Amino acid sequence: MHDYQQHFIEFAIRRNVLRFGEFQLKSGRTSPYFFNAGLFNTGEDLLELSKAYAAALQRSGLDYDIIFGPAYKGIPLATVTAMALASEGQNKPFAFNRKEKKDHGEGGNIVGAPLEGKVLIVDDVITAGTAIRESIDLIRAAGAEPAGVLIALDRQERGTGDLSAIQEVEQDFGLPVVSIIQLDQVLDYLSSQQDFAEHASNVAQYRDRYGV
Ligand SMILES: O=P(O)(O)OC[C@H]1O[C@H](OP(=O)(O)OP(=O)(O)O)[C@H](O)[C@@H]1O
Ligand SMILES: O=C(O)c1cc(=O)[nH]c(=O)[nH]1
Repeated sequence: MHDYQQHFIEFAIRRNVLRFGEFQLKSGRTSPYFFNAGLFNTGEDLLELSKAYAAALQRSGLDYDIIFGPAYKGIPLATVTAMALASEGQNKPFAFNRKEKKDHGEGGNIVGAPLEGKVLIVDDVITAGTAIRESIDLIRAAGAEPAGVLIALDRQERGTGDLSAIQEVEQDFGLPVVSIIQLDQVLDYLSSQQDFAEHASNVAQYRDRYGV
């Protein structure tokens, strides 16, 4: 594990974004841990978070024209990532969707720059891949092409079949997925901390059951 990944895990635990207990996921699975990016909820948090996203993106060398944040939590994530990139001299357009279509004023369900060219999807986590598939549909419907996915945490879980949700996205759509951290690194970290021994064991059991 790299230093920046350990720092990111400690940052997420400190801000209660990464929590342990019993959580119901969108996929219906019950998970002993949860990553709630909505709790990065101060300007300072967002500044640190945006730098972590921008650094992961730059390390990946991924090529894209525009940044897209899926509603809702992807919206601030895409916004602050675009700002962090701009502060380092890379000015990219960004857009996001509304979950409900607006039928007055400017109408539609895409806000921001027109979805054109190669689109980078920015979100917090991938579990079963539903949110990413919905984003791919939206991007294609607008006549653009998804170019890759940037997330904070890869939960390394099976998607609809035996592959991980990320492997499915990579295989079905040929899309690279870049994450700041993966569950394996969270597990390594928990296992190295005596105070987290019980969480480490619960997360390891969950990984055995649903992981890849
Ligand atoms: O890979 P999946 O199984 O789709 O799960 C992950 C998605 O679920 C959560 O969003 P959610 O759809 O709950 O919406 P929110 O951003 O409005 O909280 C999360 O922010 C991801 O987008
Ligand atoms: O699968 C989900 O619903 C999910 C998992 C997680 O860790 N965080 C989140 O916001 N959603």
